[in-house]
Amino acid sequence: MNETIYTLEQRQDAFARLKDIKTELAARGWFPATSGNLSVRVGDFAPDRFAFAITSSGKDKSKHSPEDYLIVDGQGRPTEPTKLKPSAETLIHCEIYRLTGCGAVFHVHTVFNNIVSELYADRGSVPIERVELIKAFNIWDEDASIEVPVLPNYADIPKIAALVEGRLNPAVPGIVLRNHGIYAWGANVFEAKRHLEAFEFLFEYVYRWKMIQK
Ligand SMILES: CSCCC(=O)C(=O)COP(=O)(O)O
Ligand SMILES: [Zn+2]
Repeated sequence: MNETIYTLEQRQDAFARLKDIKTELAARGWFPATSGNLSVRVGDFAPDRFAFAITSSGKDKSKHSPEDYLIVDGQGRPTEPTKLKPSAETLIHCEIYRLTGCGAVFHVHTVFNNIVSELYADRGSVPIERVELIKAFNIWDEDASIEVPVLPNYADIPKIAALVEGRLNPAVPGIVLRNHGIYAWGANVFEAKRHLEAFEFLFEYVYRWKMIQK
């Protein structure tokens, strides 16, 4: 990126919003063992030209430090000279922004998202049927059903990122990596958080419902 496409104020605002959401999600225990990463877009969006603030790699997300966030471009490269490393999973965020034009992407590892991804790995998606909270995704049909894509958890992140375009369903703002965690996104922090909370509720429902069917 040759030219900065965000202002200093937008940069600081994005870092502040990441700090707030990180604090909230950490309080739920959604970042065990330094897992998880969060990003918020800064400035305008075009599929070939955008930037976002993202968590630095390997940090304890329940703590705060001046080294928690940096800005990267649409290819995941830092836009400013820095010794910080962006999240190891930055390229997945890049693909989600490029394909959806969204404003925020949140990734967490939880026991329920891991278990349901494993339960439905062979199917390739987690089915969720007739639960009211599907409406959190702005799907208002009575008795709606959705399928949340499950992608393989390759060690090679670019290999996962390359699969995102073929699996992402624009009506369903989330993808799950098998036995790894969920990426949920939205137009802004408020919507991405609502989507993430809905997925986690629904995954717990799917798991518990399956257990009582046995
Ligand atoms: C210790 S969890 C393994 C890496 C991971 O899946 C994750 O979400 C955190 O990686 P990051 O580089 O964003 O800290
Ligand atoms: Zn992860």
